[in-house]
Amino acid sequence: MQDINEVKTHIKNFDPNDEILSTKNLSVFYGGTIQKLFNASLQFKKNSITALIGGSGSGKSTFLRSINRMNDKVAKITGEIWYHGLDINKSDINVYELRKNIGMVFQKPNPFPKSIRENIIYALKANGQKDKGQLDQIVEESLRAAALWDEVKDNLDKSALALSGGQQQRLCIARALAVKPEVILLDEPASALDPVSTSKLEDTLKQLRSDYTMIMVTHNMQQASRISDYTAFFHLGHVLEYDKTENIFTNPQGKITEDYIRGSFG
Ligand SMILES: Nc1ncnc2c1ncn2[C@@H]1O[C@H](COP(=O)(O)OP(=O)(O)OP(=O)(O)O)[C@@H](O)[C@H]1O
Repeated sequence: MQDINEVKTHIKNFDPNDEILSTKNLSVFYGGTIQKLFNASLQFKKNSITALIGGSGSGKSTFLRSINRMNDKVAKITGEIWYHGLDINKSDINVYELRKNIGMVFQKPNPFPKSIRENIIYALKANGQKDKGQLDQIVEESLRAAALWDEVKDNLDKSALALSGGQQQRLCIARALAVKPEVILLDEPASALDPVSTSKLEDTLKQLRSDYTMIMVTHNMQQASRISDYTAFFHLGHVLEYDKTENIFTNPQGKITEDYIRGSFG
């Protein structure tokens, strides 16, 4: 095996005007001392989809979860996360407000055991929003954006748990959209879905790209190559390559990346 320190990293840099979010030397230590992410410095371009790929345990979710401060209770996180000129890795950031701007969708669909409508407006109501007309409008807008409206518009007061897995995942995306985030983090959002639902979810994400910036962990190389604009390759907690997706898949710079992509595609 190649020594990680001998592997040259190939990281694309954007014009700062194009970026919406970036990390600088982001490192994560579980239990305070066990380092699992090493100096990840990545820039994310506005209105694009970035795929985070790499083998099991390579640090993809660790990186993703650290961005909206979901690892705070289990790990020490050093380095910087820049969002609108603010280092959001600083402890005095209001994490609740942060997550309205940087939303997250998880691997398994996790709707609340409530109606479809209530799932969408739950956070807004908790935030004091009461105007029924406005809430109804947000329900429709969010479900339309998540490409679920036509399928559920006559059943908004039925339980979200009665939806199929694929519909539940699109509902979770609609729920994330309802608070109007700029960035959506997706941790293997299609891994629990069948191929038809996966394809619908991918279409939804492609449509959302014009308005949102998405960062998505995926084990599915075909999916990464189909829908992402940029791809970052993680290996043993290091980001080894980061570039346009077509460059990563057609002309990877490192042997480790090439082996991983070839193996995973095969
Ligand atoms: N809460 C935690 N406490 C301790 N160690 C953790 C924790 N979460 C993750 N790890 C460890 O950090 C390393 C990276 O895990 P992570 O889940 O980020 O990898 P991944 O690339 O997302 O993997 P996978 O593709 O299998 O989901 C692994 O060794 C994992 O065991």
